[in-house]
Amino acid sequence: MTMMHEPALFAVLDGLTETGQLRRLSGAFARFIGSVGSSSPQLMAACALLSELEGSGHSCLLLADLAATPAVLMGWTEEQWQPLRDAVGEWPQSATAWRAVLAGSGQVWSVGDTDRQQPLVLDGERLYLRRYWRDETQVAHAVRSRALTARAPDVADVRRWLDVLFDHAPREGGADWQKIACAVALRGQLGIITGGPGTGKTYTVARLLALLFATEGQRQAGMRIAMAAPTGKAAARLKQSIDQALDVLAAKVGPALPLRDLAARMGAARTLHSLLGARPDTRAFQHHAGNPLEVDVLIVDEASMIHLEMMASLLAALPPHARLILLGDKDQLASVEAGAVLGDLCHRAETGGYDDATLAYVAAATGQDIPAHFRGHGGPIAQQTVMLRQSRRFGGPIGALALAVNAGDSLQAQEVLRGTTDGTVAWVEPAQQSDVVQLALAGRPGVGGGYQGYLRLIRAGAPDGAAHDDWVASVLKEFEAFRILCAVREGEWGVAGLNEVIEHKLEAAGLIRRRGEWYVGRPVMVTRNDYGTGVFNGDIGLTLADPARPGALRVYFLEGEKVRSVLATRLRNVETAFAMTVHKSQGSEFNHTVLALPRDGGGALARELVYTGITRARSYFTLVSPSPQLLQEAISQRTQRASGLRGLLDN
Ligand SMILES: Nc1ncnc2c1ncn2[C@@H]1O[C@H](COP(=O)(O)OP(=O)(O)OP(=O)(O)O)[C@@H](O)[C@H]1O
Repeated sequence: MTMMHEPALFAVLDGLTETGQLRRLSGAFARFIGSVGSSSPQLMAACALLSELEGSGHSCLLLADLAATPAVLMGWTEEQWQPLRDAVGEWPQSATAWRAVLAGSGQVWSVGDTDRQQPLVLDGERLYLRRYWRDETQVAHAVRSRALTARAPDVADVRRWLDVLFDHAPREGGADWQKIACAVALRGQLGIITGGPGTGKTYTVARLLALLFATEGQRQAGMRIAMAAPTGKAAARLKQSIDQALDVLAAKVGPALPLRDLAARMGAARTLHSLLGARPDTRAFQHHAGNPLEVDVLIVDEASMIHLEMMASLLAALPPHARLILLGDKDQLASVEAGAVLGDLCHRAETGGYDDATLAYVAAATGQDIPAHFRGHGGPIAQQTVMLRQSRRFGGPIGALALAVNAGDSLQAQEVLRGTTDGTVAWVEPAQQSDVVQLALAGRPGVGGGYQGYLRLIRAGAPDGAAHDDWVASVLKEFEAFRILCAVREGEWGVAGLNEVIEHKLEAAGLIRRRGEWYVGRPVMVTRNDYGTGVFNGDIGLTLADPARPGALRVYFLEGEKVRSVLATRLRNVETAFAMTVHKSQGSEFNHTVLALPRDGGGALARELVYTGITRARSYFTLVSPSPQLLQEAISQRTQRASGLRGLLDN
């Protein structure tokens, strides 16, 4: 049925696509929904906006926002908003009114009514694409039932072992949260350990593994432990840190606990894609509820990067008896894809919300009293979540800056940036693009960095007698010491613009010699999983001459301490990586990190982005911004992702 308003509405949607306010997909989706049933202008507008929001990470559209502040919801000005408003005609003024309009459409399933597999789902006052609704509901159900499945460890045994494993652990804020995290994770099928960089998440989980092994694993011959992370780099780091921590523990605990047996049981850490058995050209994995993973304990690091669909797949593939331990920093940027699962799971982590049963168990199992202000009724997930609060590695100005940004205190952040005299942090403002390029070339005076170091190593070649792989590993490590991070992809402050200028300047300085797209020294980031060559989205490699084939180029990747290479011409989905997005930098750290804030961030600038950028810096951090106000604006902006997960978890 075609109605009078349609041409006007479509013309407006087309116009919004042309100005870049809407993706082409969003307009097309609205048309599609209109073509399969009634096409009220309200429904079609809601569809276009829902699709747009899902493209920017939201899992649903909140009807209350749609009714009251639609322009704010979309990040548009009132002027940008008005044409759509006019084309729709009557705009429902409350969530209830929107619900009534949408529930009356044949394309929308209202949860509770007969399900006819409609493409859209209305759950309370949230509108979803069916896929996201299904994922969100499954995640909520799976984590709740895991959190509610209590095991009954022998508390005396737990306490005895915790005292062995954490002999000199300091008490943080009145409680030793690391010990508490171990005890809490041990009593359920789910344990969530969150905390900023260096708060000891890996240190704690290594002790948790030892505790599991001590209290259960020795009886349960062949306890199968798997480790995974969203990216290959994060997985390799996790494995390395846990191996090291277990080594130290083994020496400490001695024959009382054969921890070397435990270490031997754990294979390599894998990416989530590889753990679940990703298959080319399909979103489905080899492992799912019908063919679950063969694990008893699964540890997943960098969980903030896991998007909703991946979390749903992971939970589905985990056998019911297995324990899931999630590690991550809840304050980091969420995944590019829809969902902010770790943030949602940890939304009570700051305040605790521990109930009487948890308090009693923690007291018995650790000998610790959780301070009174962490008591409450946070629901089942909160009982299995512990936030580590004291950073052991991340003190000094970088830590202070991260803390100020996280707390939304832009005055304090500016004070740290301007008042630090030891060079660990610096602020270049008002800056031009050339300032970023200068940093790329030569780093910061007195601090170093820049890309000359690894390029010089390449030029010098492998020292006589050195193994080629060792030399390549040293070049890759030198490259990993410095990075430029951007908030956006496009424009002069974006990844694309900066990479181009940096390449040009490095060539002008005689540091690289370009021969078309590929050249010796070109750093690349893989942008799509490629099962043929075994490289995955986010992997970073360096292009070097192939020692076996004169004239040929290979791209080398570091996996833990091992070097792997692929012929450059076989890599199709890669981009130059002198500059990369903050998003893609998650799970990595660089000795000197430069964060370039764009003049026009188009909504990308937010507190989580700045925090994530700062916490990528190990020793030195440089902020570059065209104006000082940008920092303040970014810090005051929070990334709020609409989702129903928090509500589902609390119910
Ligand atoms: N209770 C503790 N006592 C002594 N050292 C500790 C303790 N907790 C952590 N550390 C040390 O602090 C450093 C940081 O710990 P760890 O790597 O576990 O932190 P993390 O939270 O996993 O960091 P990231 O987010 O960077 O992965 C390590 O060197 C670790 O050995």
